[in-house]
Amino acid sequence: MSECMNLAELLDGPRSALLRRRLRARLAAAAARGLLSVTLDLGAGKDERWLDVDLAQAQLNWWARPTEAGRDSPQRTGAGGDFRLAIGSAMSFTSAGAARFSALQAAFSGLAPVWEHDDWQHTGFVPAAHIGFAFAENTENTRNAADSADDLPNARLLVPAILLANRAGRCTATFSCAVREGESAIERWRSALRAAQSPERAPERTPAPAAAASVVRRRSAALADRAFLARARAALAAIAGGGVDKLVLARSVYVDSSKRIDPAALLAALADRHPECTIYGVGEREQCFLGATPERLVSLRHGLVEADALAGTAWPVAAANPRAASVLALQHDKNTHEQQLVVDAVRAALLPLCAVLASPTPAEVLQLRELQHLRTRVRGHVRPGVGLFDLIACLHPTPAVGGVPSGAARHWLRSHGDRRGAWYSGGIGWIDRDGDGEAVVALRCARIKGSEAELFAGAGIVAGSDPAQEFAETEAKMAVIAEALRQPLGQALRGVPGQVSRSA
Ligand SMILES: C=C(O[C@H]1C=CC=C(C(=O)O)[C@@H]1O)C(=O)O
Repeated sequence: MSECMNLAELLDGPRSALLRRRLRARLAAAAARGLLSVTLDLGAGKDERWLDVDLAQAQLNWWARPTEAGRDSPQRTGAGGDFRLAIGSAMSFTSAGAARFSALQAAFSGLAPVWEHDDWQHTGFVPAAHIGFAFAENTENTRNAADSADDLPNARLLVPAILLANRAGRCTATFSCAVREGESAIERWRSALRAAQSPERAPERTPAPAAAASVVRRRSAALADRAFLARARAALAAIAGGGVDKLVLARSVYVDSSKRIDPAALLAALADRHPECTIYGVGEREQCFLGATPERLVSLRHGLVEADALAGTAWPVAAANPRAASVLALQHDKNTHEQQLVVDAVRAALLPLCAVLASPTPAEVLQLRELQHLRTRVRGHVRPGVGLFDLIACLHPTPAVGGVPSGAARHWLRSHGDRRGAWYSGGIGWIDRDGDGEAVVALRCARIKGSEAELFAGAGIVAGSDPAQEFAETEAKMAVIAEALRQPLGQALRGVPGQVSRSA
């Protein structure tokens, strides 16, 4: 861990001169209204997760796939994982409303042809833009094109000023700027790196001993809990009435810590505890939206599209043989029906965009640290001209986070006070300069602000659901963050999952 890089020093000395030379060489030939990215090879062998930063800052985005094999990395070093830290913005587009994804697709299509890349050391890294969007498109009460989801824009495509990556042990730094900015970008990059580097942190943050003294308490939410149970009963009535087949209900819970919560320490804990998930953190105006999700919405690579249909949840309840008990629970008709609805909707959404759509894989049990889900993968080859945002527009929201049928479910949720903070159950991902990329569903997450965390979770209601059981399921999902909060803070999170506290 002592090998971790000091971000503030990344552009001191020879690297800065090198970057200036590369910029000079490329700027002359680049389109005046274009974007230029230069990648520097930072070498192999570093155990670098890029977490030595304060993530409650504007426009810091962190992403990790701890177990990714690094399939795109031409020089594997044996180490696994894909870790990225995006700092600042070279260019960004925001949108809201029903056409938000087509607006971002158009923005990307305009940008890609004028996005120059200098990879003079042949790292193979392709510069990429960060994607994020809220669950709802906010057509109602839209104030402006970037209508916010609690400080985050409704949908955003952001080319970071600096993108630090560690893929399969090979580290690169990609610096991007608008061509018109010219060499002055170097000073801006240098200050962005200095600002991002957390002054008081030890590299690769381990829990700070002082944090062990803090106490985390859950705020009382008896009314909100009752409201969730009432909505679940109303959802069952709507399903029985025949208007909808499935509705995913969301809720949130607030916890307060006696000390400031460190988002980077929390992300480190999530990456350690959930290596099979995608761990993400989005810093924005002294807040951080973060989580560890098991669900990929869609990936597009060289024309090959893959989407997950994830649904049905089980978690250990009995002490005797908890894992066996939860697998059995997962095979209940209610769970298989709930998941089949997602498979059917994902296939139907992809069909018009694909030249070939393979049969879905058989449903498998996805075993996470505590939770289990049923997962099916749907794969196909897209038609020429279909881009990542086109796929997102057709797939989101899948019935894993919305309902079936989609339009009626969304209408029902809106009219029954469904409120989803930040980007919970929206998406987070990347699109690279070639148009390849992916988005995950932003689940198992929280918004961190100072010493406060708002934890989000939802559960799918179908015929036969038991409201109390669905409430317990949301508790089990929130435990992903609650337990990780406990780890870096080194103390018990009182009254938070594991146990189900119900007030009906
Ligand atoms: C909506 C959530 O999970 C979805 C993903 C997997 C299983 C789910 C379920 O069993 O209800 C949900 O559809 C959440 O974690 O907040």
